[in-house]
Amino acid sequence: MPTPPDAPSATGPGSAPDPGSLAAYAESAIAEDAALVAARERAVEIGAHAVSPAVGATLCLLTRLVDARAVVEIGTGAGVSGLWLLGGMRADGVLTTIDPDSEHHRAARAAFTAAGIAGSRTRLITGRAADVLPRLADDSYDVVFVDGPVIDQPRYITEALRLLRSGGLLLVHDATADGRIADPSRTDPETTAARQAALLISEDDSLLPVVIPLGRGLLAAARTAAPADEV
Ligand SMILES: C[S@@+](CC[C@H](N)C(=O)[O-])C[C@H]1O[C@@H](n2cnc3c(N)ncnc32)[C@H](O)[C@@H]1O
Repeated sequence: MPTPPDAPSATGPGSAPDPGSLAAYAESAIAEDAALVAARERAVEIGAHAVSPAVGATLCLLTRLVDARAVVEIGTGAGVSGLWLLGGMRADGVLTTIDPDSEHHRAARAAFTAAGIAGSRTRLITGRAADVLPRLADDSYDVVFVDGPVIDQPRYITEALRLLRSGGLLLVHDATADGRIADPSRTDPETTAARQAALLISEDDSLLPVVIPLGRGLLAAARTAAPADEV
C-alpha cells in the first residue's frame, strides 16, 4: 500500500517512489524479515531515515559478491542498512559502523541482537565520522558504505578510498542529493557536495562507478584489483 503523503516515511523525505512506477515495483519486490521490519519501525520513531528495502537488498547483494569480511558504515541509524550488509557478509565478517547519536546506536544494537547477530560481528563506534575514520587502517576494508550527512560526502569519499582494499567496493547512499544532482539550476550546498563526491569518484581511474536509481540514489564503485591480486 502506498505511504500517505503526511505519514512518517521510513526512508526519508521525498524518497517514496510514484505508485505504479518501476521504482515502486522494485521496492515492492523485496520482502523484509521480522527483524528488519522492527528495525525500520524503530528508525521511523527516532527519525533515522533508513535505506529503502530495494537499496538494502542491493547492499546485501553487492556485499555478498565481493565476499566481504570487513565493512565500514558511516551513519548507523537504527541498524536497517547494517542488517542488510551483515546479511551479505561472510559469517565471520565484522561490520564497523559509525554514528555520533547514542540513541541511534542503542536502537541498532537492539536490532542486531534481535536478528541473532553475534556481538563479535559488530563494532559500533559512537562519534563523528570525520573524527573516527582517520583512526581506521589503510587498505583494510572490503566495502565502505557512506550514509551520513550529504554535505560531508566529499571528505568521506576521500577517507573511504584510503580504507578500501584493491578489489573493494565503495557504496554511497543519497548520492543524488534526493535527485537534485541532475538539475543544473540546483546549487545548494548539499547538491554541490554530492556533485563534488561524484567528481572525486569519476576522476579516480582505479574506480568503476555506476549510479543505481533506487531509494535516494545509490552510487556503487568497484576499485580495480591491483595486478598482484589478479591470479
Ligand atoms: C540516513 S541516516 C542512516 C540510516 C542507516 N544507514 C540505515 O539505512 O539504517 C544518517 C545517520 O547519520 C548519522 N550522522 C549524522 N552526522 C554524522 C557524522 N558526522 N558522522 C557519522 N554519522 C553521522 C545520523 O545520526 C544518522 O543516524
